[in-house]
Amino acid sequence: EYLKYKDPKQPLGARIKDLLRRMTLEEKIGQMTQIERTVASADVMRNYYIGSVLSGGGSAPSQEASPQAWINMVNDFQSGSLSTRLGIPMIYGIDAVHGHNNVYGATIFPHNVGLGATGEPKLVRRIGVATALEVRATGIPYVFAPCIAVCRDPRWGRCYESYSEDPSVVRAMTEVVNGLQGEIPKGSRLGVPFVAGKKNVVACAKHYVGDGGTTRGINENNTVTSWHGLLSIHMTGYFTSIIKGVSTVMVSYSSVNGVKMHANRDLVTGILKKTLRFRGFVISDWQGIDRITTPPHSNYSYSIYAGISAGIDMVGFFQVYVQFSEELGIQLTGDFNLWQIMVPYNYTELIDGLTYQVNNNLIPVSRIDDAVRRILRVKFMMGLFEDPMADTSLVYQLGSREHRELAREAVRKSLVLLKNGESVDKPLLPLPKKAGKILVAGSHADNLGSQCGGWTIEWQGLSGNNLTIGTTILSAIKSTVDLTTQVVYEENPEAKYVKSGEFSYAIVVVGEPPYAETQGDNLNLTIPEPGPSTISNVCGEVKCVVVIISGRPLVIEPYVNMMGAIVAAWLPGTEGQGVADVLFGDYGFTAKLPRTWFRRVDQLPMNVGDDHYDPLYPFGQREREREI
Ligand SMILES: OC[C@@H]1[C@@H](O)[C@H](O)[C@@H](O)c2nc(-c3ccccc3)cn21
Repeated sequence: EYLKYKDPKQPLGARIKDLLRRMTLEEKIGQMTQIERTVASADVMRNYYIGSVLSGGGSAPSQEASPQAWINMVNDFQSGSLSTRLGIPMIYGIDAVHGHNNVYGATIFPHNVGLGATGEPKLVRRIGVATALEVRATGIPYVFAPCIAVCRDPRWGRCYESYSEDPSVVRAMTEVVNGLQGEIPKGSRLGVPFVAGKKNVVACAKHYVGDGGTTRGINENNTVTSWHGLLSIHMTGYFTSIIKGVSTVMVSYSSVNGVKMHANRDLVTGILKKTLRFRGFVISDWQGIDRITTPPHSNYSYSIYAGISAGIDMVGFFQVYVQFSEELGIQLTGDFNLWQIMVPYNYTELIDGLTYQVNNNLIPVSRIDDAVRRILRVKFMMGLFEDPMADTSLVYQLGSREHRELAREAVRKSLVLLKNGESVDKPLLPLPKKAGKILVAGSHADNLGSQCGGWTIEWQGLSGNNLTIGTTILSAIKSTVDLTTQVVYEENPEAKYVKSGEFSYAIVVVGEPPYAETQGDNLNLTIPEPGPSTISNVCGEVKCVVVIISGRPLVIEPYVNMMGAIVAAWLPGTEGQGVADVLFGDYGFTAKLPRTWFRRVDQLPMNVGDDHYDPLYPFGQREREREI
């Protein structure tokens, strides 16, 4: 039997219309449901017509899983979807937010704050191209990236996921959408989703909207803003992303002026879909509709009603667990993170709940059809019906030498020189490669996990050197200096050791431990010990360059005078060689501060353009280095 929707020669609209009219309500609602891979299987895909599967942060088929293992997993789920009555392929999504960061051996690029410092949209686009290749190498066609948050307060645990405090920088960096998806053909209708082909991936502009403007940077909290503030600061990245054909938008856990974004019909349906004419699909954040209520999931019927009515098209769902207090025998409520595995709610709760509300006219079928039409538009447009199964043709791209060189270039271009010696005519940088004996110190000098930060192999990231393949800053230094130069590494040396060491100079690498989301919320922003002790023990005895590894500006004013030179390196990722390339002058410093470097946290929030602006180093700052 000829099935119009299966005919790639048919126009997109005709295929969507033909398929939609064939679908039962159950099949439509299945398409709107996204489940986590841990609860997915070919049978579940088949029996519930599931539209999408995702890997949450750190969720992989196995430890150090190979590309083949990823491909086998994705294809197993896909075979279930293709065996359904209508054979609608599922789409697998993952957070590739600084390279394919869930995957062992992938190239890990600098987090977005470092890319904002480069000021090079074309570089960021090239990173998008490379990331798409590595994601496709593992059989995955959809990434929950880019985050186009405009972080306005560095106390926010996700500030490093934001390119800049300045919306014009964030707007420029949406070039990454062109890298990930491919460049939308000139003259395309505005707002339509676009993916060029099988070496590209569906992108996701997130988190809509105002995620970076929450009060005191409290994650998932409330953004208080005027209409002008929302449009001029937080919305601008969406305008450019939609013009570039971004295929999906993820809604933010946070609220705007007290209204939960996951229940915000005015902004999701009114502005994004109607005014901006966005034609891709809107996806919830993971458990996003559950968090419409406090505590989360405490009125799931309302969550379904409010979320779907607001205009969410695909619901990221996963098992919800509730902690029972054994001795009290009562159901505890409270923040999601306190909930433990006890009583798993099944995702059929979403499917049954939504089915009930449609059958009882609480949610109109037209809303369901709008959601499914958008989901199908993306799946047809990207060629998923024609090429649903993953293959191994791109496996060689994962962590390739070419991509690591690109990441190394990005690291070089992300390093901001904040201080260089005590005066212009006595610069410390670039350092001489031939130097007798040098000291390398600090918690972050020999720690690949710390230099990658959160969202790396594990959701929260990892400390240490076994998490994946890469180059630590220490090993980069060793391979850059002259063969006759002795490199001594002491993580946290005593002052007297430094004093008696007869070192020509020292490089101190300190900063923040890895973190993600709420775990990164921080009201004091001090460098965790032993960072400050290492700085004073070393820099008090020998001229030193301090490299700060952090997702954001930190309190450094108390130590500025003792630090000979200061380099903000952000979260560089696996290619630590880029740091040594610049410290030793093989390349110059070109980056500028993408964020204001405050003096004290009591000044926050403080952003470029504010009336009261008294930073330690202003937005756009870069120190000059001596001409070599
Ligand atoms: O990984 C999927 C999405 C990701 O794309 C979003 O940027 C991010 O807000 C997010 N948080 C969780 C998540 C948070 C807490 C517990 C479990 C999961 C899941 N996700």
